[in-house]
Amino acid sequence: MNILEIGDLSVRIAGSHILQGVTFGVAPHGVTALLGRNGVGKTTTLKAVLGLLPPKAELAGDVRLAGAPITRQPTHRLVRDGLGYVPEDRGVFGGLTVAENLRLAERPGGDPDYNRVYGLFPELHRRGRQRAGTLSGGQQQMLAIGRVLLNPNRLLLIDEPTKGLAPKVVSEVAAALHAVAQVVPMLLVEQNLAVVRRLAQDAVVIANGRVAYTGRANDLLDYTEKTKALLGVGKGEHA
Ligand SMILES: Nc1ncnc2c1ncn2[C@@H]1O[C@H](COP(=O)(O)OP(=O)(O)OP(=O)(O)O)[C@@H](O)[C@H]1O
Repeated sequence: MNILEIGDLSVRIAGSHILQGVTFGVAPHGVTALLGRNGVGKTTTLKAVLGLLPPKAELAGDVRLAGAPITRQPTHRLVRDGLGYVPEDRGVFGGLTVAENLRLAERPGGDPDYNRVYGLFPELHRRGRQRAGTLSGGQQQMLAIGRVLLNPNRLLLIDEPTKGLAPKVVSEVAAALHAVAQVVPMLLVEQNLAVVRRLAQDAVVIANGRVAYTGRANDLLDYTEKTKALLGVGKGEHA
């Protein structure tokens, strides 16, 4: 069974019909890439799942986490139920130290898994007393991912983790995500197709408000014409 099922999801914001019946599933293991041209509604899809759309947005459809309906559940309950979210802007608190950023994610009565976080990202341990605002983009991304991994997750929703990073850092973040994906499934919005190829076994492409492709990521990326038509790029390029 898929860990996440999105059925006929429709979102209207300020009169524009952004998602017009989006349906796809996320496998219970590994990485499912959510792809599409700029502005097609990838972030909107993640936010619709998480209950983070603006108050005036009109939402319809059925979203299920491990079979249980979650549409319109409050975000804090979804997060507590194991939906981990790493937003595109990373959301780290620049004025706080790395350790303080992590401590903020601790939950009352929870059992924060610092061993896992520091095992995956030893640099966060070494830089515990450094202000997060002085970290590099890649280090901030690792902090944002590490913070989510402190608590148990059933699924991670990660939005453009390599955006704006230098190629060497992209490779480090991709390696970290690869390690994370061994333990928790992931729905990943990612424009860098080389990263998609490295990480994702499945891909979903949104175009014109609907799902235009679901299947193996490599099948999509190997078929250059299809990749170009759906994503506006050739093989190995960035979308
Ligand atoms: N709060 C909002 N108010 C008005 N329009 C919005 C809002 N949020 C998103 N949109 C519009 O919805 C469309 C989809 O945006 P979204 O950010 O989901 O796209 P995306 O596929 O994630 O794009 P990108 O690759 O550029 O991040 C865009 O045209 C955007 O301008």
